[in-house]
Amino acid sequence: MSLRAIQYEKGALYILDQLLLPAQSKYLQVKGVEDGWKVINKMQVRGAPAIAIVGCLSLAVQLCDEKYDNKKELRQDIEGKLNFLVSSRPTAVNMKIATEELITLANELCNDESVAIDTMKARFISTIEAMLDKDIADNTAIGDHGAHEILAHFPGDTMLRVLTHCNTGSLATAGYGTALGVIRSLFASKRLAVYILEHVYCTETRPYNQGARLTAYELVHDKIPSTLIVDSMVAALMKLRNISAVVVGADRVNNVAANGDTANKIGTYQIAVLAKFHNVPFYVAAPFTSIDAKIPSGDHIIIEERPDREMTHIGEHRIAAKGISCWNPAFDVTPALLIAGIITELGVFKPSELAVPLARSQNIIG
Ligand SMILES: CSC[C@@H](O)[C@@H](O)C(=O)COP(=O)(O)O
Repeated sequence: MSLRAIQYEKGALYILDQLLLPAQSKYLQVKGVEDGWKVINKMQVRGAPAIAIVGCLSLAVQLCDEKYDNKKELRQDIEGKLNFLVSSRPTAVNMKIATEELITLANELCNDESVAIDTMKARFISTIEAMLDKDIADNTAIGDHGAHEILAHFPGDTMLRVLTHCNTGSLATAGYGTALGVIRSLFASKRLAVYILEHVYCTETRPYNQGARLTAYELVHDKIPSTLIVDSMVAALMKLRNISAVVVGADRVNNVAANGDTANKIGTYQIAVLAKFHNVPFYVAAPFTSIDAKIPSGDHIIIEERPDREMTHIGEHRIAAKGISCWNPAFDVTPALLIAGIITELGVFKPSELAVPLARSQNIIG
């Protein structure tokens, strides 16, 4: 059975509380945008695609119960609530892009005189609901493109050892995952009837431990041969364990002026530097909903800073000396020149080649 971080049916949204994993699997009800904002901000749900989907679904469930006098009032409420949700976490771009698309839709439906208020509401909600299936389809395509790319890079009977960072799997998306989707597709791949993914290494991903708690949980769940390392072991791993490739996710891939700098979980940048030094191809797997065509370079990406407590404590237990100050940026930016390829639902592209497929993806969506 596949893991499901998001459970939704019309009017009812539940999320798996990721603060409790892997010790407990407990679902929380999200009754509207206030709850949506809180579960995203507290990281009970996290991962760029899951943030956008849960944020938008929290609006969908709230709209089911709300009554409006006219379409203009509905449109204004939608816009206000979406902008509020964008403020929950600043780095991942998916919620912001979804907001822009949904506000455009709300405007179109509002201005179309042939559309009645109930129809406007129903069409708006069904557009949000469609995000779930689209995300799973995108992730499956990302998985297959990524596996194909990596297999082409290692022809013959080479067995593959792949490193990943943070959690990009079913728990970070509607299902299957991005970088972890590539790993799932590689795990299913055979050459001459022999499975070729020998081993996956996942980093612990301090300070929030998405790797140790969530990725390890998904790898064990899927019975993928895998080993946990702490973040500071990556250089040693690359020197001693013959790593074939690194695959990570993205919170925001910048794509103005053919840039391709990528924000992802803190620690990604140092892994990319180490991969360059050890000649290991470093891939970013991300849907086009993570690509930001509006900022000029990675330097303009707002990096979220999280509370000190995530560093000083594990659960209720303090591990850092009292009185020490902390710096806790949740993400860093990997320069495009360190990235071998960006694995998307439309194929694998060099960071400098994203503009054309980005326009194509927008036509598909729009
Ligand atoms: C498919 S998830 C992609 C990224 O969002 C992921 O790599 C990541 O950095 C998640 O960070 P998080 O702080 O756990 O939300």
